Amino acid sequence: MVKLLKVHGSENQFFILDQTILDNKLSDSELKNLAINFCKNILNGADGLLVIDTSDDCLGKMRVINADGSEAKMCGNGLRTVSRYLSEKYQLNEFHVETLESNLSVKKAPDFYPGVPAFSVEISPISFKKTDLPFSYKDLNEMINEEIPEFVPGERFSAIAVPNPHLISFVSNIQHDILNHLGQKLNSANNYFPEGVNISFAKILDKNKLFVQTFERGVGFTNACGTGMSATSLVFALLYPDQFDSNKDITVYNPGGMVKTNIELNPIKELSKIHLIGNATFTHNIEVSEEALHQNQLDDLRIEETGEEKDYQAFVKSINR
Ligand SMILES: N[C@H](CCC[C@H](N)C(=O)O)C(=O)O
Repeated sequence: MVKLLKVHGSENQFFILDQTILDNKLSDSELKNLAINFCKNILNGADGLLVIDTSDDCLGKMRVINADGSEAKMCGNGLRTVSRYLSEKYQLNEFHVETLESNLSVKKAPDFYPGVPAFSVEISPISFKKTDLPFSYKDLNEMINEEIPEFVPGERFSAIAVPNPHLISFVSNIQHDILNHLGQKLNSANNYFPEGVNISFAKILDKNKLFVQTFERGVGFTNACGTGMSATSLVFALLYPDQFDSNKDITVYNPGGMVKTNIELNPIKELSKIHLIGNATFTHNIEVSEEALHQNQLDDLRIEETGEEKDYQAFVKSINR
């Protein structure tokens, strides 16, 4: 039998599959089909499948498969849960995790609340270049606080890759219908973002205090998007210096709860440092035969709750959003 986990970071929910405990690793197409099946049909679904594998240089490797089966370069909320999994598996609290574009430093952070373990993860690399998003809009090589009427008349947008693609707009009110319409439009074929884009609308609540709602590529609305909140925090620090205290973390509220980000600006903006700090909650232990995984047969799972969700919900009650 194979053990999997259902986990979340700020209620951005995932299944974790550790390929290194299998007799025969799943192929890319098996992983894609399994991600679609798990995320649609098991335990009220999830936003993606996080696949752990061996790494030559790091304690482990993380791959990210969205609910629609598309693969992403990075997942901030997911990396916190993968870091906890590896930390407990190897009894280490500080190490690196290999992701598609870089080896990221991660470390255990103080619990966010009794029973709510937390991790701090590096979000990197950072690029604003159109070739790295990718995007194409008129003759822009970078899109930073630009008015783009074709997206939403009267709003300004910034595009940043961390390294998955993000489009960010600071708005006075987050209107879900507008965000949904833009999300569908920019993730459809032949448009401004050929590989799609995660879109975040952000409200500035106070100095170093944001609320972020993201429409995720390959998923749709999620309770939180770690790379989205991280990218938004960097753009916030760049665009609103009078509202950003560089000596303190930024508190980022989201529909699933709250995380912290730490931004270290650099005169060369791509060399700025982003750390995402937040919960890594394991909600369910799942057991299934390896054969069933290869066959994508998920109708005979042994599932038990870990009991951690009640602690996370107590944490959510304790934060005044
Ligand atoms: N949907 C994203 C991947 C998951 C990112 C998000 N869940 C996070 O926590 O960063 C993309 O296609 O780039």
